[in-house]
Amino acid sequence: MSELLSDAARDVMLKPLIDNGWVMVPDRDAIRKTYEFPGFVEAFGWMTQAAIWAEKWNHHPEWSNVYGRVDVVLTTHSVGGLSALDAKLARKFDSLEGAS
Ligand SMILES: C[C@H](O)[C@H](O)[C@H]1CNC2=NC(N)=NC(=O)C2=N1
Repeated sequence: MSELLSDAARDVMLKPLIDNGWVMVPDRDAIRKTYEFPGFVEAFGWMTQAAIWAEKWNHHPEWSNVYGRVDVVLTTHSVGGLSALDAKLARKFDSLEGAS
């Protein structure tokens, strides 16, 4: 069962993500990042890898894709805000081939 991140956990878990291009979404307890790829094939290839991890961990992004751009928002719907699963998925997404 997920729970909302405590203030202390936010300092530890969100700081490295913010340093790596994630930003807080205004008026929501969520983080977002835009990934840029050379084109659609690379973007969709990254999304395919990301989708496999999301399904494996039963934690799914809100995302959209336009050609080589993928906009990702992470939050935990069941708790109404950020949980450790969002940080874990964000780290995984950043580690996938082609992500910058
Ligand atoms: C039934 C299923 O386990 C839930 O709906 C899962 C699926 N994926 C999810 N993803 C996210 N981001 N938040 C959730 O609360 C969530 N819940």
